[in-house]
Amino acid sequence: MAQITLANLAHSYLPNPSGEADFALKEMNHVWTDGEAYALLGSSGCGKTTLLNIISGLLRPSQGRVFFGDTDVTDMTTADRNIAQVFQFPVVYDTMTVRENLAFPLKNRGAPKDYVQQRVAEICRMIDMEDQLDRKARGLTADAKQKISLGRGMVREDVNAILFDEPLTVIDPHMKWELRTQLKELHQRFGHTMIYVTHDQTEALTFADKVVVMSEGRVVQIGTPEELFETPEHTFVGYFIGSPGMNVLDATVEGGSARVGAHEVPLAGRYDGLTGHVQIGIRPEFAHLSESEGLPVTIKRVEDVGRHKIVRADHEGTEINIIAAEGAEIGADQRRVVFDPDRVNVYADAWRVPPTSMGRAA
Ligand SMILES: Nc1ncnc2c1ncn2[C@@H]1O[C@H](COP(=O)(O)OP(=O)(O)OP(=O)(O)O)[C@@H](O)[C@H]1O
Repeated sequence: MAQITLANLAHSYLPNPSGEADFALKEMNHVWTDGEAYALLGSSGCGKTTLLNIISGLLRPSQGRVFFGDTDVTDMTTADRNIAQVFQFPVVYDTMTVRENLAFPLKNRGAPKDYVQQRVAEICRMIDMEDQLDRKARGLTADAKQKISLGRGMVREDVNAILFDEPLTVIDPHMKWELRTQLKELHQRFGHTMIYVTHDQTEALTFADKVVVMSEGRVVQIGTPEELFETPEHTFVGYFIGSPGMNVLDATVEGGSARVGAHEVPLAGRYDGLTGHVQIGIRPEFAHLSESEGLPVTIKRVEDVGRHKIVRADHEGTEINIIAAEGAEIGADQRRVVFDPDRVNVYADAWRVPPTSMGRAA
């Protein structure tokens, strides 16, 4: 297992890039902790696979270095990096049995027979294929073959890292949930450094200790699921994480309050000297309907989604979503929305600005 360092890393697929726009991966500097599970999350084309391929050695970066621990692996082949990989589609040997497939990475490295047996049994329990151990892989469903691929990825304990590239795409929805939970358990037991690419926020948030949110070739935040929810560092993180995502409103901010059009929105902290495009962000969970206070809104629609209601409202052309309790009555006289002051984040040019001090009177 290894700590992974990305030093001044950037990548352009063009031979002579002339500016930042030519880079599929913009310059980044990160140290990813040994033994943690990271999810690379972002929409299609944001650079997740490019970054994963640089870490695995399938792609050489046009700039910067990659270290596993203290070893510079930038010029090493994938095989020399001592990693395990699980791809979107199954990679199994059809003529081998399930057992032989799972044992293959261990036998290949000359592991003792007893150890191979014990480890294969353990992995087989995890992927729930104990009753199919002696079946040939040929003829198994795509689902079952992908479970073998996952098992093979997990079978070696001595790898530097395990890399997963959207590994649950072909797995049926019920099994997806189960495998995700098992992967997390295995991570907790064995402590491998894991990197998991996905565009599915539920997958990322349930699997990872740290989620690496990417947008347009940039890492916009690395944080625990709680951090991404409570303090999105970029408005993209606010929109992308959450269902529905964070409300974002243009504002002017001075001292302890924001103005949205002609209306005042109280803030918990003070902000001084903001420049650029200033906005406030508030999650729908921390917005409440009111009869008398807050921003005037028109309610467009109320969606009952089981555990709660989503109120879709409009404030002067900007959509504001509000999460209300399951049993809440949404009355015709509730024409205003109030935000919890200590849950309002302030942004300048899309990046979060921390308050200069807390408390409005400071
Ligand atoms: N081999 C390539 N040659 C040229 N451009 C590429 C190549 N591979 C990817 N790109 C471009 O680099 C950018 C990042 O792509 P990448 O595949 O890394 O994104 P992604 O987040 O993994 O997307 P997806 O989820 O769709 O796989 C995109 O604009 C893509 O078109």
